[in-house]
Amino acid sequence: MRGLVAWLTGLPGSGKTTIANAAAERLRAMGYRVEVLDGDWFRSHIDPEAGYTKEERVRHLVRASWVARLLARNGVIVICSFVSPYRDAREEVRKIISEEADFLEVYVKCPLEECIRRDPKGLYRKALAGEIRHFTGISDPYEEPLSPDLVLDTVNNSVEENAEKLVNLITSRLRGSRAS
Ligand SMILES: Nc1ncnc2c1ncn2[C@@H]1O[C@H](COP(=O)(O)OS(=O)(=O)O)[C@@H](OP(=O)(O)O)[C@H]1O
Ligand SMILES: Nc1ncnc2c1ncn2[C@@H]1O[C@H](COP(=O)(O)OP(=O)(O)O)[C@@H](O)[C@H]1O
Repeated sequence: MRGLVAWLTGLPGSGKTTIANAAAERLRAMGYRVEVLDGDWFRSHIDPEAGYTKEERVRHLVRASWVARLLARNGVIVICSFVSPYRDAREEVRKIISEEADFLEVYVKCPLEECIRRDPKGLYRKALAGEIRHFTGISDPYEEPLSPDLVLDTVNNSVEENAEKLVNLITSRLRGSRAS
């Protein structure tokens, strides 16, 4: 069975990791093989030298795409959660993965003010104090997806509602590609 990659993009604190884990849990309970590739995890275990300039982020995301592609071509459902702030880098990611697996771009949407309010890792506070350079949303850009496969609004919908939407899209896409 050909697998699939759901690529979650959004501001730090928008809810990518939380939704990825909740969706993965649901899919595993349904019997699917699932991996979550999260930016923080990937940076600490696979790409520890990666920084946050555009060039470094693109290199890091290309590496992550190849790992996702290898897993997906072996039938695994891969949920990737990376800030992935640049449109052209996300297009490159899509190109790499689509050669061997289905690809879904998922925009985890949350206004910057709410991300700053949540600030789950205290990084916005530091970035606003000028202590972190190239911080997405504060001193670095975030380019919203123009035509994502799915938008998950994390202000108006709960974690569980968004996880369910993501699971429904993934399973319907898998059914569609098996039928074709
Ligand atoms: N400068 C800067 N900009 C953005 N994010 C930063 C930065 N420094 C550290 N962090 C923390 O690292 C997480 C982003 O890693 P990613 O690999 O997802 O980023 S990227 O896709 O390469 O842009 C991101 O994690 P999430 O909050 O889970 O998105 C941040 O907590
Ligand atoms: N509807 C929601 N969806 C996702 N996260 C939410 C939602 N409402 C509140 N949160 C909270 O927002 C924070 C998002 O953090 P995280 O998932 O690490 O985001 P990201 O991976 O995008 O940086 C968590 O503390 C989570 O509990």
